[in-house]
Amino acid sequence: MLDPDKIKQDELSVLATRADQFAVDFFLVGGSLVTEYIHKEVIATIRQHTDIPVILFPGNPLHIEPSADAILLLSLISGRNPEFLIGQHVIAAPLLKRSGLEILSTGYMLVDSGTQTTVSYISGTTPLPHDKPDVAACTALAGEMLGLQIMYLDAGSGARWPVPPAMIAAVQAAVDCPVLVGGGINSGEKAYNALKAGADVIVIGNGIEQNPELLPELAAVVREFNQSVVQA
Ligand SMILES: CC(C)=CCC/C(C)=C/CC/C(C)=C/CC/C(C)=C/COP(=O)(O)OP(=O)(O)O
Ligand SMILES: O=P(O)(O)OC[C@@H](O)CO
Ligand SMILES: [Mg+2]
Repeated sequence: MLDPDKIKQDELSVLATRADQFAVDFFLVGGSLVTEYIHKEVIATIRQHTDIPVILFPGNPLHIEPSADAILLLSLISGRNPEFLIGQHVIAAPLLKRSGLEILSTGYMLVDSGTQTTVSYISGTTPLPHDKPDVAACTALAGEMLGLQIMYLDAGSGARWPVPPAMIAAVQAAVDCPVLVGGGINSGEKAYNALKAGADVIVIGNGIEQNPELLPELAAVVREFNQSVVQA
């Protein structure tokens, strides 16, 4: 995940060049609050170096950029704020229709991670309690029944604790759609734990921002995990 406010163009070029080698599947571009509106430039730089798809991860409709490949159209189903469940989407719908972006409707679930996150503050919503996997599973199930195509469990950017494995496993067991997991995954061990619990995709932001050498380490973890699944 790339935050347009945090990534410098020269660092981005290096990262985009290394991404192919380290089997990155997607770039997510976005943030809750974006102050530098440089999504277009960030996407153009990525495209100079790689064909890896770029997916928008928006905090609000100002973050829609048609040069991306797709958008996670998040509905914040862990919360009870109608603005982030459907309100912003009504505003965004005509822009999205015109943009030609592939729409990936996503049940976005914030999970308590020991500290208040930017998303929880901005959205004015309470995250799911981290020790209530059954509540997360029912939330995901309801989201899937309503037609959402992806579930995203997020402990929040820079989370102190990542999403607990028991919660990932409960959500994976409850739904048939892909499960994305992110927030606070900043080591090979945490990445492995999330994959083993049932994450289909892991999202990494701060970890690689702060230590680019985490990228090869995570690539090795993902490769080994995938091989173990194929062999089993
Ligand atoms: C309908 C459209 C196009 C947008 C609204 C989409 C919704 C409902 C968003 C849910 C609430 C929200 C503010 C989500 C932002 C998710 C996100 C991109 C998080 C990335 O982490 P940051 O919160 O930026 O972390 P930092 O504080 O570390 O920058
Ligand atoms: O920055 P990190 O902690 O990796 O989190 C990434 C993403 O899940 C945040 O929405
Ligand atoms: Mg951010």
